[in-house]
Amino acid sequence: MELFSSFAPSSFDFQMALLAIILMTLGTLYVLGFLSFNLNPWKKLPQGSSFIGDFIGFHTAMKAGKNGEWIRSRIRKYGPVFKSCVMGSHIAILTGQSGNKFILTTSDGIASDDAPAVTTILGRKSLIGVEGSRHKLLKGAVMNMLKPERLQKFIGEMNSSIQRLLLQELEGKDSVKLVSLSRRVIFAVTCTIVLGLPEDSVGENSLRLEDLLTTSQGLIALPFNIPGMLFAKACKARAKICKVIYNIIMARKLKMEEEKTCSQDDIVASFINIRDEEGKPLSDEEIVDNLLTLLIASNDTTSSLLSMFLRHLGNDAHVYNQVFEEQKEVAKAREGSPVDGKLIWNETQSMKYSWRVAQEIMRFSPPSVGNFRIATKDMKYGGFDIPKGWRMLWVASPTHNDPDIFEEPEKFNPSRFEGPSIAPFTYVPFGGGVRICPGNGFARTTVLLVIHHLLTNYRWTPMIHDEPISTNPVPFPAMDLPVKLHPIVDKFSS
Ligand code: HEM
Repeated sequence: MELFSSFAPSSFDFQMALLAIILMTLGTLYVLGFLSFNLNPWKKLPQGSSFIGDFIGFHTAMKAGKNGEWIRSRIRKYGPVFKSCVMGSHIAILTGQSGNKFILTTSDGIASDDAPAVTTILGRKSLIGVEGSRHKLLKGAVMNMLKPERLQKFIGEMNSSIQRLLLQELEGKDSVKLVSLSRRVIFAVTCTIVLGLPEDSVGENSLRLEDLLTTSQGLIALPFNIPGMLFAKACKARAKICKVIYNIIMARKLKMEEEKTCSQDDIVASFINIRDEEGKPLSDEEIVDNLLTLLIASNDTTSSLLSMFLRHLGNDAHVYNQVFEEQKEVAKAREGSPVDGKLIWNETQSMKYSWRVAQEIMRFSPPSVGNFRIATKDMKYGGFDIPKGWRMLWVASPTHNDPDIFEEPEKFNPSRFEGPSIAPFTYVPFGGGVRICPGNGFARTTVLLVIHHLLTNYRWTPMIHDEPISTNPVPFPAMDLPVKLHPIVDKFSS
């Protein structure tokens, strides 16, 4: 008791002192916290909407070809950077010129999307999923094969192949579905030119377009390999294609061994011949994955551009007449000249108006909406935190429809591509930075050649007025673009 009473006053002092210290500490922490919150601008991204709402909203908009509008409505509400759940997981959507630039050019902390659907469908060794020196090696081989100098070598073969295919498809017909036609022609040209297949090996008994389309759908399916589900069908179709590609590689390797050299100068030979920094060749799996990647990357995108171009020509008489005049001039100028690769190359380069129409089509309806990446470490952008492991999405349509970049963006105006070049990372149908599309020139050449041969041999009338567009995830006329065909008898008088 004495002990207690003797301590009583000092215990009170002690308690008061303790209370004062606690209050001071809390006060200091509050002030520091307040200051650090205000001094450190990094904060969480604005939420785009609810998890379910975003998922359903985005997919409904995509089906209706309005995914660009859906994203723009979010930008109006939340600003140029926000988070969303468009594919069922957290995603930071970065838009505008700086958003595109950030995602497309940052290598430290941003890597390719490693979603199971992507790695299973394209393959673990696809150049789309690998980074650093492996990406450089594979991309270098593809760029080398698709650069203008090389395309000039193929262009004669591409041209005659397209002429033959169109004749086969259209001769004697009075109607045709232009989307299916575009898909078949692009598929055949990609298989023969990129894979170096003989024309008769593209069809029922070998590489089938249906299998490629089913495989591509796997990229956007829920990755459950359950029989009957889309993803399982995609995996099965993929296996069929890979078997054919594998046989092509084996046959080519055998031929190269027998001949002690390679008479065919194509991408297959190029993949077989390249060596990495240790002098090692690519594995068979790596070659299969990358040939399949090229087929998938080329097919839907280029068919979309061609189909949307043909749809536009059917709806817009003014643009049709100008494209037709340009193509007629090219055909007229060729009369009597020996047709070789150089001439055809120069002709495609002279189709300036037609290509501007294609550019404007891609501004309105980019064949590739954009793409995902993954944050490999905590990132900061525009004052916001993007945590490690989050997906990031760049999208083409916000800058393509920005009135500060493209005057009156709602107007179809190919002449906007005439002037001085457009600011970098604002017009991005082929992406940008280290992952820029290597197939730009190939797509341009193929589309222009098909347009040339179609327009100089046929006129057509759409059977559905202003056919709607469906985007799943690539834009196409929703009803296959059926048209009535009218062969042109005298090419130069009409
Ligand atoms: C109109 C036609 C095409 C469009 C609009 C298009 C669009 C794109 C875009 C936007 C990217 C970049 C994706 C990203 O940043 O992740 C890309 C990448 C790619 N494209 Fe294309 N593409 C087209 C045709 C082609 C063709 C014809 C080929 C091959 C013959 C091809 C092969 C590739 C490959 C291999 C990549 C991946 C590049 C890499 O990861 O480094 N594309 N394409």
